Amino acid sequence: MENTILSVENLTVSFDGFQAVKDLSLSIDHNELHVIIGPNGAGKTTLLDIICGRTKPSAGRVMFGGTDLTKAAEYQIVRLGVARKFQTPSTYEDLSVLENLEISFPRGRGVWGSLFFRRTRPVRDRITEIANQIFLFDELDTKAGKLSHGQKQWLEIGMLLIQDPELLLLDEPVAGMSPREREQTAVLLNQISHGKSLIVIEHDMEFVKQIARKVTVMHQGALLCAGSIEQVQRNERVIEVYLGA
Ligand SMILES: Nc1ncnc2c1ncn2[C@@H]1O[C@H](COP(=O)(O)OP(=O)(O)OP(=O)(O)O)[C@@H](O)[C@H]1O
Repeated sequence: MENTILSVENLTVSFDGFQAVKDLSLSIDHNELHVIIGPNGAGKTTLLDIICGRTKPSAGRVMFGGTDLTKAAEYQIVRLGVARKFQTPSTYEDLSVLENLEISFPRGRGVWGSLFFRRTRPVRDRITEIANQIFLFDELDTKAGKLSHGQKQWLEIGMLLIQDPELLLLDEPVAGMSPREREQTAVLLNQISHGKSLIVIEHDMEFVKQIARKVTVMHQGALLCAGSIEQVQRNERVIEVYLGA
């Protein structure tokens, strides 16, 4: 328990009587890279929506540190250290990579933050460090709109990293990426997990094999099985409902 950063406890989410998530429990450790897979409509995105405060459950709780996130507002959850990346990149196309990272810097935010924001040495150092990590150091002056789809995804991950969250939630981060970009993303996510926890929703099994240490399989809103990628791949119910092999 001591090493747990997030625990989802008996979570149920209903939309007009339809249960999108049913009595789901799972826990995430510090520095864990946890992948969630499952067929369409399994409830994966709804789970992330609950964790980041977008949707409220009908039962259960989500403990992060000592806080029940289901009782907190979205902005409070961000401040507590939970960062969410959606499937479609949401970078500022007319701004450079540098500027995108700069406005994501915690003190660069908001009217007052922006007015008094200075590109000080620590800010520059942090941006350089993140740009290197996300493979975009050579593109610092490039407008985000000119980046490839994959590079935009990395930039968005960088914009989250600069806020130094404890837990990152990523929804299909390699969708639409080239094979080379997928490999680099696997390296990036593994690197991030030295110091932060990640929950990644993914459909691409080859990518899952590259990154996952622990996999949770969801089906029709419920937990079908959890374990290592090998354990999950051997599970007969998983083969039946998901892999179809
Ligand atoms: N706001 C909503 N109102 C009604 N039903 C919803 C709502 N959000 C999700 N659902 C339903 O809940 C179920 C779970 O959806 P969810 O998007 O969480 O699945 P998923 O596992 O992420 O699927 P996919 O892989 O296709 O993204 C689906 O049947 C979906 O239609």
